[in-house]
Amino acid sequence: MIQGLSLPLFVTSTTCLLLSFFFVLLYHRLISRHEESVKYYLIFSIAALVSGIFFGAFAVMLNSSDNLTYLSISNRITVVAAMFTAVLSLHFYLAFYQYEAPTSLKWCYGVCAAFSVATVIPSSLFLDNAFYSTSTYYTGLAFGPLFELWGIWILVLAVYGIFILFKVFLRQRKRQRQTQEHAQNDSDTSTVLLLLLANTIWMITGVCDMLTGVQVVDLPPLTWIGSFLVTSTIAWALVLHIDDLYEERRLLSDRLMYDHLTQAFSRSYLEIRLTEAVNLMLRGELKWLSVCVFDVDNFKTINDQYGHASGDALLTRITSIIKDNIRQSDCIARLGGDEFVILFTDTQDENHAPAIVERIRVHVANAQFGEGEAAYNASCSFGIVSVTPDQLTLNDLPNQMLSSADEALYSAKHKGKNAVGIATLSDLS
Ligand SMILES: Nc1nc2c(ncn2[C@@H]2O[C@H](COP(=O)(O)OP(=O)(O)OP(=O)(O)O)[C@@H](O)[C@H]2O)c(=O)[nH]1
Repeated sequence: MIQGLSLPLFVTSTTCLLLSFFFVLLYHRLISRHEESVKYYLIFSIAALVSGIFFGAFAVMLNSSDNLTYLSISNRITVVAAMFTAVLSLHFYLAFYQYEAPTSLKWCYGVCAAFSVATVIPSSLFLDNAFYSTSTYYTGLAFGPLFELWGIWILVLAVYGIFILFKVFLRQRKRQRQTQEHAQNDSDTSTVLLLLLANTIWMITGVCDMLTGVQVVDLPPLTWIGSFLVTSTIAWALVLHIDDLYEERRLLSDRLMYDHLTQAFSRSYLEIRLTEAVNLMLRGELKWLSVCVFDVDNFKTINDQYGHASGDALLTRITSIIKDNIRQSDCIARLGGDEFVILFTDTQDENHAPAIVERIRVHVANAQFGEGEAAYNASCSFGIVSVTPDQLTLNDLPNQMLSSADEALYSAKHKGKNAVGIATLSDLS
């Protein structure tokens, strides 16, 4: 008959083994596919595996009150596994929160190894091969003074873990005060607080089990509750960490894709889109492709007269005017300074893109920029070139289109600015 008390232990054991399997796969994926330095995923995976063994062995132990061999083996396994779960959690905190793993960690592993050896040798000083009624709820092996020392050792590990987490909490609180990134740090400190709470519960349940062991209190086994809480909280911290990794990637690709000031696309993204458009044309999926280069007229004077911030605002406003006048499938990118490019994909004929650009030119020229006394008008000059599939034989078409549109822009500037210059197809050959 299976002891009812052992059922949650079987469940938590299975959960931990699954967590271990899942995080080792994740670790492998993150280092091989994304080259992330995430050793702590592996440490946690081992910790979850050892925890799973601990819960499983404890469950067997609860069901072995009439079989000394099973009791002896399972009891010894719980002793070793509980100890390594504690030291691996400690190792995890040091790695995850980037604390230099001190030499004391090696000593911790060393002491755990020494106690592990002691469990293998049957000795009344540590664990005897004899029944010992721990409480009315379960039976363990008779133990000696070395076992009490082991109990104190586990407590030392637990206190050390809490100490590290407390230092991490103080460090993050200090950083939070120093930086403006409140949202990010708030979530960081709440995870550490959660870990602190779980570890404290683990320690309290551990002390309760020790008191049960020496028959001071009569309680069912409780350590597993604290231990499982710690394992689940670490798993949760790692899930949040995956969120952070994803967010970092997103910010990085945003930085590569967008111009920070105007939210137009970046030069590198334009190059990708232009090459893509040429490839589409090669496959016969585009009939016309037009590129328009433009810059703000007398931008230097505007900057000098109304200030750099006003110049920045002008660039942002012009970008949004363009966005309002082009299709989502087209693209506006900032090359740098006051120079931009609009890429029109799949226009209907050679007059289509120039007509849209003319509309944009008028829109910008009629708009008012700045505010109140400092309100002013501005204009842009544009250069356009359009190609059809016939021009695809030309070498380095994307760059040729850009330099041709650039020449058309400068001819518009020379003709008095606030104008649209058009490069003819033959200019490209
Ligand atoms: N406000 C602001 N100014 C910038 C930025 N990047 C470049 N500039 C300034 O933009 C000005 C560019 O001027 P140019 O395009 O060379 O000359 P221009 O006065 O526009 O003259 P034309 O092009 O001949 O009409 C320079 O004074 C740069 O310092 C920016 O991000 N913000």
